[in-house]
Amino acid sequence: MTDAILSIRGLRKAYASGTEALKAVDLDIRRGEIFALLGPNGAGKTTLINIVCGIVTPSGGTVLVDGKDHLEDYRHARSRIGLVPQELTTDAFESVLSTVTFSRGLFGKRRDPAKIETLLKRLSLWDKRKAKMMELSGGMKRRVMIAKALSHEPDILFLDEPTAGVDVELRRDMWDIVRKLKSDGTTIILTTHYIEEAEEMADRVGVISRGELIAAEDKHVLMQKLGRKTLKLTLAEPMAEIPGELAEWNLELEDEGHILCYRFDTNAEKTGVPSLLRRVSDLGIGFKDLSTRQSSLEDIFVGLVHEERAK
Ligand SMILES: Nc1ncnc2c1ncn2[C@@H]1O[C@H](COP(=O)(O)OP(=O)(O)OP(=O)(O)O)[C@@H](O)[C@H]1O
Repeated sequence: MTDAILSIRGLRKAYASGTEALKAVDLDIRRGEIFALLGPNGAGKTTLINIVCGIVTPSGGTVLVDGKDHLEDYRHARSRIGLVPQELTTDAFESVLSTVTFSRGLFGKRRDPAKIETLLKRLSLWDKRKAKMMELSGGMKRRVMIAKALSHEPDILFLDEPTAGVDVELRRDMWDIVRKLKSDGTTIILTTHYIEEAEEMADRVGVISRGELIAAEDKHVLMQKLGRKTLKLTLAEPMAEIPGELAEWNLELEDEGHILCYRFDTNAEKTGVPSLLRRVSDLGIGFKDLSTRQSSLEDIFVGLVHEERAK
């Protein structure tokens, strides 16, 4: 891939316990994109992030950060990458300003109060700079975690479950922040259990299941490729069972026989919709309403992971 800021090849991890958390993962992250990594619990998402961030040692494979090996040139890798871990870890008695300033120092960067001020303002934390961490709300604490991760001016930001357990309003707030970071040119890789989050934010989506990357696609392509539509006919009269003449469409009845459902592949040359409607009309079946719904990323995700498990 051209212009990959992160290039992962054959990445493997077997923990001492024998768990094979990653099995030869290949993945390229494009400069400036938001990439959402989805997967069920224990799929290997955190392991992948932790390897790239230098916290876990891989059992095999390579990671190039802007062309440089992340182990051979680990200082370069660390300076380019920021990580917001799943758990909020901050010193309760420190002020916002000093905790973020301290983080920058950890990366060997010289003090730069103006940069920290800009960062805190961008995250709407400037007014709270003197507050102690323990005085902040959960949402503010999360912002501080992001400020810490960005304090050394990395251009790749990993967010591991950025909105786990937060309410809807806070989640939207977090999405706004992430979008703002992207528009500033930061490349963002996030893991999430909220598929809505990936649907809302990501340019591309990767699905990891049992240590294998089973899909990595442009979000819209993925949704189009694997998406199905459901046609629902709200019947004038409820139906006890589906007539044999409609058997070829594999229809289902919902809502105690009031709704007739037809699932079809949007990419098929013949969707079967016109012929179904003709047959329904020939049989004198009346309907009051008709609607179609595109399958969501969630439907696709569940389908993919389910298929993989069945193998
Ligand atoms: N330090 C460790 N030692 C042994 N096994 C581990 C260790 N860390 C993770 N694992 C195992 O590796 C597998 C992948 O775990 P990982 O935390 O990467 O998954 P995940 O996709 O991030 O899950 P979650 O969504 O629950 O955070 C799991 O089976 C997990 O139990």
